[in-house]
Amino acid sequence: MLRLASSSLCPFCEAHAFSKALVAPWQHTRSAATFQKPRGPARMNLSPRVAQGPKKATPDGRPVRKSRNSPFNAMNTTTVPRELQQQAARHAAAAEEKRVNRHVKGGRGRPTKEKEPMKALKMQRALASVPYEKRSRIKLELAERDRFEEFDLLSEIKEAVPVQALGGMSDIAPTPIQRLAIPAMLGTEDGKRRRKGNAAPPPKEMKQFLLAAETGSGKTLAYVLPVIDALKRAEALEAQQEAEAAKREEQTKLVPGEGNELPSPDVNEPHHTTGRPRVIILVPTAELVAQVGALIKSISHTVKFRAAMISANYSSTVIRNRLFSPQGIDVVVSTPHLLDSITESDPNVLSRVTHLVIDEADSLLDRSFSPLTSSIIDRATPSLQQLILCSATIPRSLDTYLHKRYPSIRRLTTPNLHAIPRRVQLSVVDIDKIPYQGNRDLTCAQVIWDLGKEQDEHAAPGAEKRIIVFVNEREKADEVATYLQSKGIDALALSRDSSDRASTATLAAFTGTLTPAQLEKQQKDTRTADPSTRRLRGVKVLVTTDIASRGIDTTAAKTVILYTVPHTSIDFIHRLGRVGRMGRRGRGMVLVGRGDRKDVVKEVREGMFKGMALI
Ligand SMILES: Nc1ncnc2c1ncn2[C@@H]1O[C@H](COP(=O)(O)OP(=O)(O)OP(=O)(O)O)[C@@H](O)[C@H]1O
Repeated sequence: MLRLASSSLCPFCEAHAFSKALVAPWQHTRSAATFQKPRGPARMNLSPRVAQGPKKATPDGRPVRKSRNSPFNAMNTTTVPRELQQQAARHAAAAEEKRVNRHVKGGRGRPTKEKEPMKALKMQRALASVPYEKRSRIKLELAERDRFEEFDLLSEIKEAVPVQALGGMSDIAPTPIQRLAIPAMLGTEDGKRRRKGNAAPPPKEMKQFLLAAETGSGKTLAYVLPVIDALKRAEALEAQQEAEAAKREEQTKLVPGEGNELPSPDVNEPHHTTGRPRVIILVPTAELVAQVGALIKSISHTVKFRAAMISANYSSTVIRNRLFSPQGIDVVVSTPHLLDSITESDPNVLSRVTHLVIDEADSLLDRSFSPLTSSIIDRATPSLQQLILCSATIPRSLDTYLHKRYPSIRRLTTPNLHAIPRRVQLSVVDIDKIPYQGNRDLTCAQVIWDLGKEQDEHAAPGAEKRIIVFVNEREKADEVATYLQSKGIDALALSRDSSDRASTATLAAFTGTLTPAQLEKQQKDTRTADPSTRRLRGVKVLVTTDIASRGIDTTAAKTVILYTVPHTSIDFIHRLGRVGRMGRRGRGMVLVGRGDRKDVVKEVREGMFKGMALI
C-alpha cells in the first residue's frame, strides 16, 4: 500500500518534512532517526539495507530461515541439499506407487487415462505369448553355438551347407532357430556327440517338436539338415543289418545242387523304398513345394538320396513316376491335399515314414486344412520317430490345439518370435489426403511411381526393383494389377485363381530364381519397350494375396505395399516378413483410409520401432 504525502510533514512519523513524495509504509517501521530526507524530485525509496545481504540472525540470535517456497531459493547454489534430495525421492516413489496401483486389479486410485500397450492388438487376441524371461534365457543359450561345425551332423551334410544349400556363401553361421533346433532334433543338446559307426537304434517313442522363429530366419534348413542326417544314418543302419543278415546266410549256406539254394535276386524288381518314403514334408502351396523341393534337391547332389516334389503343378503321370520310381524314394515334398488323395488309394505310402514335417503349421493345422493334415499325421504315427511342426507365428488357436493334442511337444522358440525386425521400416500413406481423396488404386499407383523414381544408390546398373502389393481378397488381385498396368506399371497378379505355370514364372522373378535365359529375355523386353508410352521402367510389381505371404523366400523384393490394412497381427508378420529377410533391409508401406484400423497400424509401427513382439 502506498500513500501520497501531500503535506510538508510526513503523515506517519511526522519527523521530517517533504511534499509530493511517495513514501512506503515499511519505511515507518523504523525509528524516525534512521530516516533520510529524500533529495530532489519524488522517487521510490530503496531499502537502506540493500547492500548488506540477507540477515544471518534474528535480533534474538536465532538463524534466519530461508523460505523453502521462494522461486529464488535455488539460485546460486551448486549442490542440492540432502533434505531436498530425500523429498524428491519420496515424491518419485509415491508417484510410481500410484501408477502401479492404477494398473493392478482392484488397486486404489481413479481409473487410468494412461495408454495400455497394444490395446487394439490385444482386442484381436491373435498370437500366443512367449514370456520375455524365456526369450532372454534362450538368447544366452544360443550365444554358445555359433558354427555349423559344432553340430553332430554327418560330415557330408556339413559340407553341403555352404556349397549346395546356401549357394556358395562364405562366412556362414547358423541362425538362432538353427542353433536351437539342430542339436535338439539330433538329441545332442548336452554337447555330447553320438556314437561313431552310424548304428543308432531308433528311439522308442515319437518325439514332437515345434520350431517357431521369425520370418526369413532359415527355418527350412533348421529342420532339413537333422532330418536328412537321420535318413542317412537309418540307411546306413539298414545296410549294416542287411550285411549281417547276408553274412549269417553265408554261414548257413546250403550245399548247391541239392535243390535248396536261395533264389537269385530279380533285377527287375522295384527298389524296396518305391512309393514308401522315409521323410515327408508337407507345405500349404504348390509354390512352396517347388521352393522347399529345390533346396532338398540341391543338398541331394552331394549327400546322396532320392527326393521328389509333387504338387498340382505336375501332371498325374509325372507324380506317379516320381513317387513310384523303381529306383526308390527317400524324401517327398507335397501339399496335404495331394498326399491325402494319393494315400487314400495307396495307404502304403505312409507305412515307412519316420520323419513327418508340417511346415507353415499354423496354416496346415487351422480349421480349413486341419482335418486333412491331422488324418495324415494319424496314419503315419505307427512308424513315426519325429513329428516336426514349423511356423513363424503361433496363433492362440494353434497353441490351444497343441496343448490338447500334443501336450508334450517341445517348443523351440527364438527370442525374436512374433517381432517384425527393426530393419523393416513401415510408413503409412493416408489415402484420404490430397491428391488421392480416398482413391486407393490411385494412391497405390502413385506410391509405386514415387518408389520407381527414387534413386537407389546400391542397386546394380540395370537392376529392377521388385515390389509386392498385398490385397486381402483374391478377386482384388487381378483388379489392382489391371489398374496398375493401365498406369504404365509392369504389374502381375498372383492368387489361387492364377494358372499354375503363370504363378511359377511370376514368382521366379521375386525369389531370384530366374534362369539366365529368362533374365536375358526380361532385359530385352525392357530395352525394346515402346518409348512413346508412359511406362515406369525398372520396376516389377506382384499383386497377390496370402498365397505369397507364407514361406515364399522373396529375397529379391525390398518393398511391400499393404493395399489394405491386414486383418490380424499374424498377417502383418507374414506379409511384412517378405522383406528384411536374413539380415536384409526392407520397407513396408500401408495404405490407410477412413474406416481402416489406424489404431492397429499405429501399434504395429510402435512395436516394430521398439523391436517388441506383436500380440
Ligand atoms: N545360416 C544361414 N546363413 C545365411 N543364410 C541362410 C542361412 N540359413 C538360411 N539362409 C537363407 O535365408 C533365407 C530364408 O530362409 P527360409 O526360407 O528357410 O526362412 P523361413 O524362416 O522359413 O522364412 P518364412 O517364415 O518366411 O517361411 C533363404 O534364402 C536361405 O537360403
